[in-house]
Amino acid sequence: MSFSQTLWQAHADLFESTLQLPFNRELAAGTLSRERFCHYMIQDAHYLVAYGRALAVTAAKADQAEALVQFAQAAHEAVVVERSLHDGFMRDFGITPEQFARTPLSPACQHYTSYLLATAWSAPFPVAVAALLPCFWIYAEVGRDIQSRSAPHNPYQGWVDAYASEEFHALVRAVCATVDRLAVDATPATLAAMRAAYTDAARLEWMFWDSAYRLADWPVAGPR
Ligand SMILES: Cc1ncc(CO)c(N)n1
Repeated sequence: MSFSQTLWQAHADLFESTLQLPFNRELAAGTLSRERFCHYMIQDAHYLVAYGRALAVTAAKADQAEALVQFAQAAHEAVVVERSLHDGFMRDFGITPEQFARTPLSPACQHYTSYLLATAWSAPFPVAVAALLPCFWIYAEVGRDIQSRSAPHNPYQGWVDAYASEEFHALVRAVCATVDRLAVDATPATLAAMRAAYTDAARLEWMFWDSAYRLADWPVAGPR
């Protein structure tokens, strides 16, 4: 079995629990409240910029020209292609650019983005890539799962279709292939660090949806 497949299998329960989150069940049923979806959309738009930076830093650490292009393109995709999906939803759901700009990152969003950026800056290339893999893979699989049971006329269908798309799944397969290539030459210590990074990021994915469902904010206000 490939290294990426062993990672997926080791996290099967966590993935199942991600699918069962109220956010994802209600997203599939089309019953998720507009307020929760908007909270998520704003946080995810913040997330994508930091994620794009983490991808670009990881690109700069690549061991080969092909891998450099792979992650530089992924940074471009995250910021330009995915953000345009979010911009479209923000327009449709009446979120103004000012409202977006004045909404700070939630604790879960700040935790996840800080983790990805710190790992990209400080960890060796294989570990930085392993930390980024759940962002791709979990979204692609959640997208397909929801698409298979999505309600007709689901107001969130565009979101589901983007992540269930063949284009997005092709990106996931390419990142898995890079992880598997890097795992072949990795020391046992590096493999353990790759596994731990995958676990951290997969748990933070879970927390990101959970936080949006709870409309989580900071427990104390700072100056505005
Ligand atoms: C939190 C999060 N993880 C992954 C993706 C997929 O790029 C996303 N849009 N948001």
